[in-house]
Amino acid sequence: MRASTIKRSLGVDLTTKIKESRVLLVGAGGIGCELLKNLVLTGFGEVHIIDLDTIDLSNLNRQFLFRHEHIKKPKALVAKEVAHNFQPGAKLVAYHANIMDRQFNVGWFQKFHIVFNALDNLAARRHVNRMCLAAGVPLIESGTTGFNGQVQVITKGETECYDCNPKATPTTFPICTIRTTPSQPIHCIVWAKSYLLPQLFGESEDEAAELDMTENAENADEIANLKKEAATLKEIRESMGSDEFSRNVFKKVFESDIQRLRDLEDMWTEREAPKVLVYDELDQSSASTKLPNSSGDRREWSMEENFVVFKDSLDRLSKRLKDLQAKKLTDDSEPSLSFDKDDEDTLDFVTATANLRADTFHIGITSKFDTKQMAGNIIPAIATTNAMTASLCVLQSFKVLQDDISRAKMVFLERSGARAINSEGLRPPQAYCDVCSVVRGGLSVDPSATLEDLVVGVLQEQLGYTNEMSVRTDEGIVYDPEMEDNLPKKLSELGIKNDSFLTVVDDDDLEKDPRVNVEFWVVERTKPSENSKPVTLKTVDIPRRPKKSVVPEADVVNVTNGTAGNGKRKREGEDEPLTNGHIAKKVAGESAQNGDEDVIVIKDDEGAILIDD
Ligand SMILES: Nc1ncnc2c1ncn2[C@@H]1O[C@H](COP(=O)(O)OP(=O)(O)OP(=O)(O)O)[C@@H](O)[C@H]1O
Ligand SMILES: [Zn+2]
Repeated sequence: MRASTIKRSLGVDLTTKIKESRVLLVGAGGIGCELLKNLVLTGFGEVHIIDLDTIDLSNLNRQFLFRHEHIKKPKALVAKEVAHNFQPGAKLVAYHANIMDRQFNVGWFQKFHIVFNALDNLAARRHVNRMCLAAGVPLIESGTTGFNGQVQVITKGETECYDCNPKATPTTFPICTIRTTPSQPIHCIVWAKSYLLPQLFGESEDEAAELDMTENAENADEIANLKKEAATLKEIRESMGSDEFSRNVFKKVFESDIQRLRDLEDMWTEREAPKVLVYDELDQSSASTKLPNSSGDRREWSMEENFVVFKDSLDRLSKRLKDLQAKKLTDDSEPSLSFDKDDEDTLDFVTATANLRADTFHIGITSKFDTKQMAGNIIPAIATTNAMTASLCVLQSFKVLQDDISRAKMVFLERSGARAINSEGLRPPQAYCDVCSVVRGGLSVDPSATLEDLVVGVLQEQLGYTNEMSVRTDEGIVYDPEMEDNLPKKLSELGIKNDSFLTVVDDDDLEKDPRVNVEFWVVERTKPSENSKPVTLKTVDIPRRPKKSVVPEADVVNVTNGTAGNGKRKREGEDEPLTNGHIAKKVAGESAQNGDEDVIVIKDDEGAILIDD
């Protein structure tokens, strides 16, 4: 767009503010690419772009700044170069890095007038939210899932923050369901992807994230069994590369393990016992079966086809691992292969192995296409939703730049309602939010300062805390009345260094009017200060907590991938929200189901599959 046209439509004042602003864009994926293009074309004078990832083939359909020749290059750097051509006058700075790195500290965030989040995971979103609150920089948070999109303006002390509404934590699968009593295709897919594949090709002791490894009584036996099995699998791994390998794997997981399960007769009084698959039988019946080609991705393969794909993918993966091992140079890490939805070999392995297991347990099988959706936790990203969401971010940023937060909105994009775009006013911060309803302050510390200097010298003597309090870092509690042993330790020994965050919680009995939580960020002095105490702070006035009863409890909101994750909230006395906070995509057709249960797969922010059963 020509500068003169922008000036005419936005006015001289806003155009100048836009030109003079320095903004940060976190994430150069689906929304990020669109947003960067919008920002430079709108005339933003300085845009910093950060992304930790490199470009993948599967990004090209919607991350339009990227082309085939950019595959494997850092997203941030390519996005910067390409967008620069749109507006050579703009200053663009790219970082191929994780926004959660310490180098991006509060002081660094303070350089920006606005931060835009275009992320895909909860942890990074939460982190940026907190940094923006600490730095006092407005944040425009955005996300999409399929046809749904969301934009939220967050400003410290004026609006709700990203964490004001609790997010549901992602569900994991109990090991017993995955290992012994699968009842849906997704259970078999998780088994193939998160258990067997890492056992065969991963660093063998890996604990797969999607399996619930908590050692409670129910799980303890299962974990013991699992360990025994892992030992046997290790032996099998040793035959990798020989013709015997796929036979050994098959015989273990579909013959002997299943036979052992069948022998536990009590388990099968209420449900049908699994059936043993016999290697030699399948080997014979599949003698003339060809490997399905890519046109077969959307249909369910026959058992013979699953069998030949199982063997073939194991051969391909074995060869790759052997090659990696042969190339291994001096570094200590063991070469390994892990699941990637865009890696044909691992996807073939997971599809075929999950289907053979599904057959064993009398469960419907899934096509390679559906398996990819489920194992990759994918909800198709829609370029149009990303584009609309990115433009809504820019429109909201105008209100921020004009200091007109009262007109800024929480905006929702949706397909089901009467209107595609709906909005609601921003709410004030939740009084009980642990993230934004805290007081913040800086602590300046000598390199040799101890916890006692902080707890006694500052918190008790200076701020008047009693002994009933705790001090937490991101790693956990470092002080409470039972941890006096820590007092003589240096702060640095407790992991409290430059740019660390510390939260002080007043644990005094609620009736005594405890203080709200205080979050300090630590600035380490390069050398001890001669004139002041080892730990000093800028005095902060710490208010007392409001009485709990007056604040309505926030709803727990389901988190979906890509979305800002706030969902639309409902509070007492409100009508039904216009959109669903819980956006789910049904990815498995009825034919792929066991009985009439629906499998709902959600790509959530932690990368786990949520299942509604
Ligand atoms: N901690 C982080 N620091 C920097 N960038 C991040 C961080 N976490 C995620 N990102 C980036 O945010 C972007 C989110 O974009 P998007 O949701 O389109 O995901 P994608 O990985 O590009 O696509 P898909 O998940 O569909 O393959 C990604 O490019 C990702 O690398
Ligand atoms: Zn909050």
